[in-house]
Order: sequence, then structure tokens, then C-alpha cells
Amino acid sequence: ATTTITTTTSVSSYPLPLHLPTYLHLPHRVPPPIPQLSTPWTSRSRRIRVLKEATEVETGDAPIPPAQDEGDQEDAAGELVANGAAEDAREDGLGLTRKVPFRSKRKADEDDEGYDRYTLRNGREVFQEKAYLVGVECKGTEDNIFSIEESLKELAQLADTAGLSVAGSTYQKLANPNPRTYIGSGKVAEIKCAIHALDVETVIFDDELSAGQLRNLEKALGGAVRVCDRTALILDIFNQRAATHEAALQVALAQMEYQLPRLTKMWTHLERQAGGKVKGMGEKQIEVDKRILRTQISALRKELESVRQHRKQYRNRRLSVPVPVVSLVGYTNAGKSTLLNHLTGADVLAEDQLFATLDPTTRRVQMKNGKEFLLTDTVGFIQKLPTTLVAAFRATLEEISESSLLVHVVDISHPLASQQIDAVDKVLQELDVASIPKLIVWNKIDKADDPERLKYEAKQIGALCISAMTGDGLEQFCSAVQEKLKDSLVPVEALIPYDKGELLNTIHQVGMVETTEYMEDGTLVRAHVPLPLARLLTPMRQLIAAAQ
Ligand SMILES: Nc1nc2c(ncn2[C@@H]2O[C@H](COP(=O)(O)OP(=O)(O)OP(=O)(O)O)[C@@H](O)[C@H]2O)c(=O)[nH]1
Ligand SMILES: [Mg+2]
Repeated sequence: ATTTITTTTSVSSYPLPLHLPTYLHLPHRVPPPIPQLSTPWTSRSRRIRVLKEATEVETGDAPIPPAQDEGDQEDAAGELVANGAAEDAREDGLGLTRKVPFRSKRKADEDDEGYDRYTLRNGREVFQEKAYLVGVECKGTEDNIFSIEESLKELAQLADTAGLSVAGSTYQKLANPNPRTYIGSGKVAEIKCAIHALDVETVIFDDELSAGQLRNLEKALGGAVRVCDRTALILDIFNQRAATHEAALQVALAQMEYQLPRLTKMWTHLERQAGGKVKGMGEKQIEVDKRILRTQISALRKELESVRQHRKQYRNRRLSVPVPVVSLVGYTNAGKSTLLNHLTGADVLAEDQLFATLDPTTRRVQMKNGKEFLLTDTVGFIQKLPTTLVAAFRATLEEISESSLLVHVVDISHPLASQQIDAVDKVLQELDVASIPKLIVWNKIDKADDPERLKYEAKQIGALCISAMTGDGLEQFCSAVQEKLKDSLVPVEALIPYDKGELLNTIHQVGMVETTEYMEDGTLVRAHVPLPLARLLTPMRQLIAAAQ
């Protein structure tokens, strides 16, 4: 009975993993908190410290935070406290902080190379974790859009975006991945040597790994390094980037769904409290953890549903204004946000980083001829896009399926432009939006080696060359959008009563008017208009039928 009591108290005193959105910490919404897991959930284990705190550590004035009491971290607790970094350990939510040498511990060592590995990011000192990348090319997967070298290069870019510094990489060609360690044992030994020589903290695999593979690899690589996969890395970037409530919820949900099948060894402290190994205890602990995680997942789903409902209402309101919606889609970093900003004067973050945008933004584009359309910027795509993420972002991506036109923005100056196009087409197929008219634009033409040749090639396939940065070709772009939109317009003939003048204006604004005739009861218009407007005009169309 004593054990049971101890167990209950100690479980409730566990801190929540801090990569979850803060609202999850509110007592009224939170199911019982879950313990920190030893499995690498995400790649978040960077030491983020506000500069001021860092100075305090330097002068030795840092308040000593309370030690964490998990048995699993017991051996590390002393070190954590001595370094004033327990907070960081909490922030990581991984319980892996001890694996990275801390600055103040090594401070005495004047020529400590780790000392240089703190860089300043947004006014915060961040420990630059070193990462080693591993890829596998399996026979029979030659239809992969990217070659293994290309995929690894992109993984390096992802690692950089997440704030890691890449120390090296390797790959292996295999008939089949090893079910235990994904790569062969010889390769494991080779990587182990390399990471020790390079002083690496994290090994990132280019493909999704199973719980067993993650655990076996961590063990085989000496236990002092963290192993994670591409999906965890992308989830981590999304987690860092999520700026709105909805995005945060979506990412948290995707992270939990990724974690669920990967829950392994944990709560080992209970065994100790129970006075040694308790047979079957580990098994039960996992069950409990899974249940808690499932409860959290369903709470998140509910919350997300209500946020979505809200956005849907907003969208419906917008749809009632019959302006056609054009969605920008494309590979991450293609220049979608830059294009939106240039055309609409919006202030969406556009930078040379992967996944700068997570949330959809819609702005009105007003053309010189008075016509207008709505332009939506969305999250970028990437090859090997984690399925959990696609599912989590499905609602956001639904916006795409409701648009009248898709503009596929391509970074034509990128060496892998054609592979990126294929990857985007693949995602679009998955999203079932093939029936929506599409306009292909080749962006960053200012950066391309041979713009004239590209312009010629673009013409052959009906694509458009633009530079979202310099504004080159944007006028043609707007005309092309207008032209394409016409394809999605419905021909109508309606008699608009004179007291509905504003409707006539709307038809001129968003549709293509062929003729207008001033009749006794109103204006007779023949035009091509977007479907929502055609619906709105239905009663007036009947009026004509009656008059004839
Ligand atoms: N030279 C050049 N650079 C461009 C052009 N368009 C965009 N860029 C740059 O490309 C980078 C990515 O642009 P973004 O607009 O953030 O790309 P995005 O498609 O929104 O990317 P995600 O939001 O990550 O999917 C930024 O550094 C832009 O300045 C262009 O026409 N020419
Ligand atoms: Mg963007």
C-alpha cells in the first residue's frame, strides 16, 4: 500500500514536458502529467538561455534551481544543479540534457572548444548542438524523387534550420533496412567512431525509425548520443515556428501521435521506490503512459476542433463575398510568402529558412483594371513529408481544396527544382486537388543562370517566369491569374434591379462582363462570374426566365 501512495504523489509531481503548448499546463484542462521519457521525442534539447541568465552563470550568481527527482536523472542531477541548467532540462522535456557538456562545468578549461559553440539567436544564447546525418538508399526505392545525396543535403538544411550544426554525414545502400538498427552493424561501428571523433551529440536519420530502432541505435552508439529521425526534426522545426494557437495545437497533436508508438522504457524510478525490480512493472508503466498520452491527444483534438469551427465560420463569411480565392502552393522556401507580400503589401515572414510559414494568410489583390482576387499563402511542402504532419495540417490545407486556382510556385534557381516540382505534385495528389486549375510560376528568375533560356522553356509548357523579389513579371502574373480564373467562371445572364447597384459592382469586380443592357426593371447583364456569385444571382436569373 505504501508503494501505491508514493507512486501517486511522485507521478503528480512530474513536470510536463515543456515542448507542449503552455495551455496544456493549466490544471483544469490537463489530464495527469506524464513523466519525462527517455525516448527521443523531438530534437529539442538545445540549451536556450536568455543572455542575462548566461551572464549570471558566468559570475556564479545564478540561483540554484531545485533538482529534478526522477530516478532516471538521479545520476545527472548533481551536474544539472551545478550548472544551473535544470530549467533547461525542463524546457527540453527530454531528460537528455546531461549528455551535452555544460559551459560552466568546462569554464575552467580555458581552451574549451565547446565554449565557442554558444551562438546568439534572437537575443538568446543557444548551444549549437553538433549533428551527424545518416541516410539509407534501399533497393527497390529507386523511384524516390530525390537521390540519397540530395536528400541528405536537404536534411542538413533542415538541421541548420532547427539550429544544429552539421558535423558530417554518411549513407549506406542496402537491399533491405536492418529491422534492429536500420543500418548494418558495420555502419553502426563506423558511425560510432565518427561521432566520437567529431564530438557529436545528435545523430539524425533521413527516414522514419521505429521505437526499437531508435532505442537499439542509441544503445549501439554508446548511449551518450541522441538518435532522432527526419520526422522528429521537422516536427521540432514546426514546433519552434508555430505562431498561432491553431498551429501550436496541430504541431502538439502531430508530436504526440509520433510519440505514441515510440513510448518505451520509463518510470524506472518506480522500480527503485518499490525496492528493486518489480516484474512486469515496466510493461504496466508503458500502458499507463500510453493511456495518459491518448487522453491528452483526445483533449487536443477537441480543442483543435473548436478552433477550426471558429475559422470555418470566418471562412464561410469570406466565401459569401464572392471574390475568387487563389492559393499559393509549392516547395518550402520557393518564395510563396515573398510573392504574397509583394502583391499585397502583407507582412508575412519570408526568409531563407525552411518552413518559415505554417499558418495560412489571405490577402486581397487589387489589380490595375479594378479586378480583384484573394491570395492565400500556405505551409510549404517537402519530400518525405511526415504523414502525421500531413494529417495534422489537413484542415489548414483544406483551404487549398476550396480555392478556384492553385498557383504552384517553383524556385527555378534551385538545382533540384524539377525534383521539388515532382514532390509538390505528389502531395497535391494526396490532397485530392488535381481537379483545381493550376498555374505554374518559375520564381527567382533573377537568380537563375540563364533567364532567357528559362523564359523560352517556360513558354513551351505554359509556365510563367517571375521574380517575387524584384517584381519582374508580376503584372503578367496577375493577368495570367485573371485569365485562368476565367476558366473557373460560370456564364450567367441576370436582371439586376436598380436598387441592387452594389451587386452590379461586384459582378464587374470579380467577373467578366460581356454586355449590359438597361431595361425597365433593372440592368440585364451577361457575364462570367465565380460560382459563389452565380449562386447569389440565382433569383435574378429566374427573373429573366420569367420575363422572357
Ligand atoms: N533572389 C530571389 N530570392 C527570392 C525570390 N523570392 C523569394 N526569395 C527568397 O527566398 C527565400 C524564401 O522565401 P519565402 O517567401 O520565405 O519562401 P516560402 O515559399 O514562403 O517558404 P516557406 O514559408 O518556408 O514554405 C527568402 O530569403 C526570399 O528572400 C526571388 O524572386 N528572387
Ligand atoms: Mg512562407
